[in-house]
Amino acid sequence: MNRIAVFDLDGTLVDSAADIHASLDRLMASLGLAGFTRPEVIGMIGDGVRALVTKALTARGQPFDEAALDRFTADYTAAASDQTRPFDGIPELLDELAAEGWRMAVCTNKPEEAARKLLDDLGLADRFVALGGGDSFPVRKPDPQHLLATLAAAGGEVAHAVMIGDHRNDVQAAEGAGVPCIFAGWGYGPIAMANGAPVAARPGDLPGIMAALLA
Ligand SMILES: O=C(O)COP(=O)(O)O
Ligand SMILES: [Mg+2]
Repeated sequence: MNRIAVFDLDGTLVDSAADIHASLDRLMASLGLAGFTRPEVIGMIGDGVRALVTKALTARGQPFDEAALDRFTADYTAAASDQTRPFDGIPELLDELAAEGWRMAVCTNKPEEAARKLLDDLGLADRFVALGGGDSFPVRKPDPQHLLATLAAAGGEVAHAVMIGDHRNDVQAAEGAGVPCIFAGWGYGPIAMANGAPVAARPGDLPGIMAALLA
Protein backbone atom coordinates (compact mmCIF):
# COMPACT_ATOMS: atom_id res chain seq x y z
CA MET A 1 0.00 0.00 0.00
CA ASN A 2 1.39 3.36 -1.09
CA ARG A 3 -0.29 5.78 1.29
CA ILE A 4 0.23 9.47 0.57
CA ALA A 5 -0.48 12.55 2.69
CA VAL A 6 -0.93 15.82 0.79
CA PHE A 7 -0.40 18.87 2.99
CA ASP A 8 -1.40 22.47 2.53
CA LEU A 9 1.48 24.83 3.45
CA ASP A 10 0.43 28.20 4.93
CA GLY A 11 -1.47 27.68 8.18
CA THR A 12 -1.00 23.90 8.07
CA LEU A 13 2.71 23.01 7.96
CA VAL A 14 4.10 26.49 8.60
CA ASP A 15 3.11 29.59 10.55
CA SER A 16 3.86 32.06 7.76
CA ALA A 17 1.54 34.96 8.64
CA ALA A 18 4.30 37.19 10.09
CA ASP A 19 6.35 37.18 6.87
CA ILE A 20 3.29 37.58 4.62
CA HIS A 21 2.18 40.47 6.86
CA ALA A 22 5.60 42.15 6.82
CA SER A 23 5.88 41.86 3.03
CA LEU A 24 2.36 43.15 2.48
CA ASP A 25 2.92 46.12 4.79
CA ARG A 26 6.17 46.94 2.92
CA LEU A 27 4.20 46.96 -0.33
CA MET A 28 1.46 49.14 1.13
CA ALA A 29 4.03 51.59 2.57
CA SER A 30 5.76 51.81 -0.83
CA LEU A 31 2.42 52.87 -2.30
CA GLY A 32 1.74 55.37 0.48
CA LEU A 33 -1.09 53.20 1.82
CA ALA A 34 -1.88 52.09 5.38
CA GLY A 35 -0.88 48.61 6.50
CA PHE A 36 -3.03 45.93 8.09
CA THR A 37 -3.52 44.18 11.43
CA ARG A 38 -2.47 40.54 11.77
CA PRO A 39 -6.08 39.25 11.84
CA GLU A 40 -6.83 41.23 8.67
CA VAL A 41 -3.84 39.63 6.92
CA ILE A 42 -4.77 36.14 8.12
CA GLY A 43 -8.26 36.68 6.69
CA MET A 44 -6.71 37.46 3.29
CA ILE A 45 -4.45 34.35 3.12
CA GLY A 46 -5.60 31.27 1.26
CA ASP A 47 -6.30 32.16 -2.36
CA GLY A 48 -2.72 32.88 -3.44
CA VAL A 49 -0.70 36.07 -3.92
CA ARG A 50 -2.77 37.64 -6.70
CA ALA A 51 -5.89 37.42 -4.55
CA LEU A 52 -3.98 38.68 -1.49
CA VAL A 53 -2.68 41.79 -3.25
CA THR A 54 -6.07 42.38 -4.89
CA LYS A 55 -7.85 42.21 -1.50
CA ALA A 56 -5.27 44.50 0.10
CA LEU A 57 -5.51 47.14 -2.65
CA THR A 58 -9.31 46.90 -2.72
CA ALA A 59 -9.41 47.45 1.05
CA ARG A 60 -7.61 50.76 0.45
CA GLY A 61 -9.81 51.76 -2.46
CA GLN A 62 -7.14 51.05 -5.09
CA PRO A 63 -7.40 49.13 -8.37
CA PHE A 64 -5.36 45.94 -8.94
CA ASP A 65 -1.82 46.70 -10.09
CA GLU A 66 0.27 44.02 -11.85
CA ALA A 67 3.56 45.77 -11.04
CA ALA A 68 2.63 45.87 -7.36
CA LEU A 69 1.94 42.12 -7.45
CA ASP A 70 5.34 41.50 -9.05
CA ARG A 71 7.08 43.60 -6.38
CA PHE A 72 5.20 41.82 -3.59
CA THR A 73 6.04 38.39 -5.00
CA ALA A 74 9.76 39.18 -5.32
CA ASP A 75 9.91 40.74 -1.86
CA TYR A 76 8.02 37.89 -0.23
CA THR A 77 10.02 35.15 -1.98
CA ALA A 78 13.24 36.66 -0.63
CA ALA A 79 11.85 37.06 2.90
CA ALA A 80 9.64 33.95 3.16
CA SER A 81 11.67 32.28 5.93
CA ASP A 82 12.67 35.36 7.96
CA GLN A 83 10.17 34.61 10.75
CA THR A 84 8.22 31.63 9.38
CA ARG A 85 8.64 28.32 11.22
CA PRO A 86 6.87 24.95 11.20
CA PHE A 87 4.00 24.79 13.67
CA ASP A 88 4.78 23.01 16.94
CA GLY A 89 4.68 19.27 16.41
CA ILE A 90 5.06 19.36 12.60
CA PRO A 91 8.70 18.14 12.35
CA GLU A 92 7.86 15.27 14.72
CA LEU A 93 4.70 14.48 12.76
CA LEU A 94 6.63 14.28 9.47
CA ASP A 95 9.18 11.96 11.12
CA GLU A 96 6.40 9.74 12.45
CA LEU A 97 4.55 9.54 9.13
CA ALA A 98 7.76 8.80 7.23
CA ALA A 99 8.56 6.02 9.69
CA GLU A 100 5.06 4.59 9.11
CA GLY A 101 5.76 4.53 5.36
CA TRP A 102 3.59 7.48 4.34
CA ARG A 103 4.76 9.43 1.30
CA MET A 104 4.14 13.17 1.53
CA ALA A 105 3.47 16.03 -0.87
CA VAL A 106 2.59 19.73 -0.61
CA CYS A 107 -0.34 21.35 -2.43
CA THR A 108 -0.27 25.10 -1.79
CA ASN A 109 -1.67 28.24 -3.36
CA LYS A 110 1.64 29.97 -2.54
CA PRO A 111 3.77 30.45 -5.70
CA GLU A 112 6.00 27.42 -6.27
CA GLU A 113 9.30 29.31 -6.09
CA ALA A 114 8.49 30.85 -2.70
CA ALA A 115 7.13 27.54 -1.37
CA ARG A 116 10.24 25.60 -2.46
CA LYS A 117 12.59 28.20 -1.01
CA LEU A 118 10.69 28.24 2.28
CA LEU A 119 10.76 24.43 2.65
CA ASP A 120 14.47 24.44 1.72
CA ASP A 121 15.31 27.15 4.25
CA LEU A 122 13.41 25.26 6.98
CA GLY A 123 15.16 21.99 6.15
CA LEU A 124 11.87 20.30 5.24
CA ALA A 125 12.17 20.04 1.45
CA ASP A 126 13.45 16.46 1.37
CA ARG A 127 10.36 15.26 3.23
CA PHE A 128 8.16 15.81 0.18
CA VAL A 129 8.11 13.87 -3.07
CA ALA A 130 6.19 16.59 -4.92
CA LEU A 131 5.12 20.21 -4.54
CA GLY A 132 2.21 21.74 -6.44
CA GLY A 133 2.27 25.52 -6.07
CA GLY A 134 -0.34 28.14 -6.85
CA ASP A 135 1.29 28.75 -10.25
CA SER A 136 2.45 25.18 -11.02
CA PHE A 137 -0.67 24.24 -12.97
CA PRO A 138 -3.33 26.15 -14.92
CA VAL A 139 -5.65 25.97 -11.87
CA ARG A 140 -5.31 26.08 -8.09
CA LYS A 141 -7.33 25.15 -5.00
CA PRO A 142 -10.31 24.99 -4.60
CA ASP A 143 -10.09 23.40 -8.09
CA PRO A 144 -9.64 19.64 -7.48
CA GLN A 145 -7.28 19.45 -10.48
CA HIS A 146 -4.62 21.19 -8.39
CA LEU A 147 -4.73 18.34 -5.87
CA LEU A 148 -5.03 15.66 -8.57
CA ALA A 149 -2.06 17.07 -10.51
CA THR A 150 0.03 17.22 -7.32
CA LEU A 151 -0.93 13.62 -6.55
CA ALA A 152 0.02 12.56 -10.05
CA ALA A 153 3.40 14.33 -9.75
CA ALA A 154 3.95 12.42 -6.50
CA GLY A 155 3.02 9.10 -8.08
CA GLY A 156 0.10 8.81 -5.64
CA GLU A 157 -3.42 7.53 -6.11
CA VAL A 158 -6.73 8.99 -4.95
CA ALA A 159 -7.68 5.73 -3.23
CA HIS A 160 -4.65 5.90 -0.93
CA ALA A 161 -4.50 9.66 -0.36
CA VAL A 162 -5.46 12.04 2.46
CA MET A 163 -5.45 15.87 2.27
CA ILE A 164 -4.68 18.02 5.31
CA GLY A 165 -5.49 21.75 5.18
CA ASP A 166 -6.72 24.79 7.11
CA HIS A 167 -8.97 26.54 4.57
CA ARG A 168 -12.23 25.90 2.76
CA ASN A 169 -10.16 25.78 -0.44
CA ASP A 170 -8.43 22.64 0.86
CA VAL A 171 -11.70 21.00 1.91
CA GLN A 172 -13.36 21.80 -1.43
CA ALA A 173 -10.40 20.64 -3.54
CA ALA A 174 -10.28 17.35 -1.62
CA GLU A 175 -14.02 16.83 -1.88
CA GLY A 176 -13.94 17.46 -5.63
CA ALA A 177 -11.02 15.05 -6.05
CA GLY A 178 -12.67 12.32 -3.97
CA VAL A 179 -9.89 12.47 -1.37
CA PRO A 180 -10.72 12.48 2.37
CA CYS A 181 -9.71 15.73 4.10
CA ILE A 182 -8.67 16.54 7.66
CA PHE A 183 -8.99 20.12 8.82
CA ALA A 184 -5.98 21.60 10.63
CA GLY A 185 -7.57 23.15 13.70
CA TRP A 186 -4.34 24.98 14.60
CA GLY A 187 -4.28 26.94 11.31
CA TYR A 188 -5.68 30.21 9.99
CA GLY A 189 -9.16 29.17 8.85
CA PRO A 190 -12.14 29.31 11.22
CA ILE A 191 -13.34 25.80 12.17
CA ALA A 192 -16.58 26.44 10.23
CA MET A 193 -14.49 26.06 7.06
CA ALA A 194 -14.08 22.34 7.90
CA ASN A 195 -17.66 21.96 6.70
CA GLY A 196 -18.03 18.49 8.25
CA ALA A 197 -14.48 17.27 7.66
CA PRO A 198 -12.80 15.76 10.74
CA VAL A 199 -10.81 18.37 12.69
CA ALA A 200 -7.37 17.67 14.15
CA ALA A 201 -6.71 19.91 17.16
CA ARG A 202 -2.92 19.44 16.88
CA PRO A 203 -0.48 17.81 14.44
CA GLY A 204 0.01 14.86 16.80
CA ASP A 205 -3.67 13.93 16.31
CA LEU A 206 -3.21 13.39 12.57
CA PRO A 207 -1.70 9.87 12.32
CA GLY A 208 -4.66 8.29 14.12
CA ILE A 209 -7.28 10.16 12.07
CA MET A 210 -5.40 9.48 8.81
CA ALA A 211 -5.13 5.77 9.49
CA ALA A 212 -8.85 5.59 10.33
CA LEU A 213 -9.83 7.43 7.13
CA LEU A 214 -7.89 5.01 4.92
CA ALA A 215 -8.80 1.85 6.87
O1 LIG B 1 -0.75 31.58 -0.43
C1 LIG B 1 -1.90 31.49 0.04
O2 LIG B 1 -2.75 32.38 -0.06
C2 LIG B 1 -2.29 30.25 0.75
O3 LIG B 1 -1.36 29.22 0.72
P1 LIG B 1 -1.80 27.76 1.22
O4 LIG B 1 -2.59 27.18 0.09
O5 LIG B 1 -0.46 27.09 1.46
O6 LIG B 1 -2.58 27.91 2.48
MG1 LIG C 1 -3.51 27.13 4.25
